[in-house]
Amino acid sequence: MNIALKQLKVFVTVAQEKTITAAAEKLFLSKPAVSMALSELEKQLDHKLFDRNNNRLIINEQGKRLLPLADELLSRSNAIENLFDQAGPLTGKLKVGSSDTVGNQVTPFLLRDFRLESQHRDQTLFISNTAQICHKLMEFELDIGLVEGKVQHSDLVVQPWLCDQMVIACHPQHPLTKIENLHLSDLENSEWVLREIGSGTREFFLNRISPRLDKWTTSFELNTTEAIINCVSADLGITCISQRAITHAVEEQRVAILTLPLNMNRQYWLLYHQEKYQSPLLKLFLEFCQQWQFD
Ligand SMILES: O=S([O-])[O-]
Repeated sequence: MNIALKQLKVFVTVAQEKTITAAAEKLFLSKPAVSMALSELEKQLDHKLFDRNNNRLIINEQGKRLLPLADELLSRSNAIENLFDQAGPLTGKLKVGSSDTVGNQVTPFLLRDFRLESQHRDQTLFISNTAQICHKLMEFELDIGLVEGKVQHSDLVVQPWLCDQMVIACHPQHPLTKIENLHLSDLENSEWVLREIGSGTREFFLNRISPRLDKWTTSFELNTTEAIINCVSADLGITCISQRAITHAVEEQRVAILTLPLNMNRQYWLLYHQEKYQSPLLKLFLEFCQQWQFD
């Protein structure tokens, strides 16, 4: 049997993209070339790797067994290709995924410090919500996730990371700002600006705040933190958000923070696939993240 790296690359890309057309576009190959590479591989292994559903290819159990191994071989071959290109001893690309608050407020500083310490510079940062980051880790599109939503997935290693402080924020002239000794009951009948499904910030509100209110409504649902802040500043509703993310808007007096007698701590999480090949670069980055302090 003679399995080529190109076939493995095609296999991994089809697993991630789910159609031959999308995989062909990503790989700059023709559709017949992708189909042929894949069916050759399936023939050589004597197993189908995908369930076909119309044009969609959904990875099956055999494919799932192959995926971590194929990812490892491609990562090792990438390290060989870059062996003499990079300044330090660390080779390869580091693909980091972060949820919105972490990715905008924390990860850039983490990467800055990692670059300074390791001299490694070939990193990408993909920012989306927690659910999307998990999805991409499951498909081996990312090496590591740093997220704000609690994750439970048997294939992912989930470790507590940094701490965050959540706050409730509103327009500076909102009637709630006039109440002294505010209590949660004062927030009955309030209108909320929330993040989309899959977001850790939304989940915090739904787990920790909304169950303690009898009546509340969603005034707006948006998928970025900055848009949430602007909606609150436009007086479209109140929100529950990370203090890190809203500090600049508080300083600019576009929003105000409501102080409530509530525990608003939350945890960030570090995630990786349990079967992910840990190159020397990834090992070093994981250790770096685990001991890094954000000041
Ligand atoms: O981006 S979040 O809130 O998971």
